[in-house]
Amino acid sequence: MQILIKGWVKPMTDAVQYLKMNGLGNDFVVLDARQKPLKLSHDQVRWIADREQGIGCDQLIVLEYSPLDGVDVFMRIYNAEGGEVDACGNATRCVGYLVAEELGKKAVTIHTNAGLLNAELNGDVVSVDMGTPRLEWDQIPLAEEFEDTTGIELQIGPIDAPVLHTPSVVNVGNPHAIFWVKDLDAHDLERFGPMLEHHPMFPERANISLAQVLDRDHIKIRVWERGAGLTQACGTAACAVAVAAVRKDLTDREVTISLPGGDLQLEWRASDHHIIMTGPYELDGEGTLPAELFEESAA
Ligand SMILES: N[C@@H](CCC[C@H](N)C(=O)O)C(=O)O
Repeated sequence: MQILIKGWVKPMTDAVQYLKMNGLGNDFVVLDARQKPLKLSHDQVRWIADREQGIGCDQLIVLEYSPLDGVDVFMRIYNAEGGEVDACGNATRCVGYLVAEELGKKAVTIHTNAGLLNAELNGDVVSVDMGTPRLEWDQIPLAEEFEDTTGIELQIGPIDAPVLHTPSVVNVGNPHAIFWVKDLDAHDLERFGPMLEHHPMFPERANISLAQVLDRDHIKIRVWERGAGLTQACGTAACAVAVAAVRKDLTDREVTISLPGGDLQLEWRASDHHIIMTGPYELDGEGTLPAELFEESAA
């Protein structure tokens, strides 16, 4: 593997090296499989993501070559629980930085399972065009038909009722349900997050956000991520919340989304309905995965 970031040039060896990165505390192990393909099992991903036995991360990111002309990289995303997913906003900013630095470009195109995303490096921040949201019930997807996805009826039983109700649902490459609350800290997201993530209304499960509107240009959120649990930040959740807030006329199109790990700037552009997410990236360190992880019995 060879990582050609300035100051991070590595010789080609058989050892699998990684970078550790984060976007507002949502952390990633990044592997470069462009020189040597890497196929990872659920168990290997889970081991790498495990904070006690492994390296520890919310998502594992694998860089590959994209088969498409003019595209700079393919980004494969795994949740800590081992499953592959299609979108990750914070990782897109981190990978945008890595690849822009590597290629000496300001703007790069990242191929993901959710589509092609353009990322632009501007000093300490990266802006990503996250594309257009999918808002129809079967695009979220939901188990039942709803005409209006700005607020759906959801039977949630006794877990925190009647305070939590009628979430907005949005798909930005992955499914999100947003519960609007008056006080973010009055809810035990760690307790009911897993139940809502697995609610039968969400056949592909869902990322669950609590959102408190502070002003027409400011929302505070906390997120229970599908397949990863509570995180310091979730970029796609911020995108979904920004879209849902505009649809409910709670905010304007440009909004600051505050997460436990820090702030993201979001714009749901009026001209083409694309979502533009801007925020920081951080390179935390590097390491080598243990060879035993790739021995036959461990795979
Ligand atoms: N942390 C990410 C989202 C990662 C995927 C998500 N947990 C899912 O299962 O859809 C982000 O920054 O968007």
